[in-house]
Amino acid sequence: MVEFDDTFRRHLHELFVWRRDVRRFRSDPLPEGAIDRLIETACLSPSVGLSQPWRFVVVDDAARRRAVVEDFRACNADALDCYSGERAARYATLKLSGLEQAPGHLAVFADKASDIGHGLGRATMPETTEYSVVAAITAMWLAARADGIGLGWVSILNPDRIHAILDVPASWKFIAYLCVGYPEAECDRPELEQAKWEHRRGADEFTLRR
Ligand SMILES: Cc1cc2c(cc1C)N(C[C@H](O)[C@H](O)[C@H](O)COP(=O)(O)O)c1[nH]c(=O)[nH]c(=O)c1N2
Repeated sequence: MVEFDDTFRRHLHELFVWRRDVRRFRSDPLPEGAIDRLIETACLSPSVGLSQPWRFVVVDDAARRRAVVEDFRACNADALDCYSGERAARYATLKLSGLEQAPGHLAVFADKASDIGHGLGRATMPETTEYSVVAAITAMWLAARADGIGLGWVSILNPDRIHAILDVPASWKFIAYLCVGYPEAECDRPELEQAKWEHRRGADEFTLRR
């Protein structure tokens, strides 16, 4: 039996407050095994029917990493074209990935064909496979912050292209591309808030009572 005391709860709350999406990384490498340990923690996450549908690809190959950076640049240029005026000008100033600086690249997929879990919980909601993978990424994000490691989620990518670059099985659905490394700075506010793109709103705005 494990009990969590008030001190732990306070620290846990601080972990939620100080977890950040990190786009600016220091160049020093991660300790040996750091990404593997984060993956092990992620595997403790809840998953529909205990299906553990997460699939991780540690991307070390320089040519593949370069191809991902090129895909990001193309997708980000397309994204910029969707805005106009002042919004476009502001979008152009945002730093939306740390792909070129991060020592670690980690792609995360959901295996849509796995039999693990025997389909429990997925019959009416097959998308629970992807939800399970996102739950694992969130756990990894927090565990990384507790280790002083920053994690940045990059979704400004073409999933088909990432699939081809990483040469993974057809049944794997692309969920996330994560940059991993030591952050240049710590902050308790989202970078998009600091850049005046958007601000964090309180729970009241998102809660209905019936
Ligand atoms: C599914 C998904 C996808 C993305 C993100 C997050 C999530 C959950 N975020 C990070 C996002 O901008 C960030 O979480 C919010 O701005 C809030 O900041 P903190 O995470 O609290 O620092 C993100 N950030 C970024 O710079 N480039 C990106 O492509 C993405 N994509």
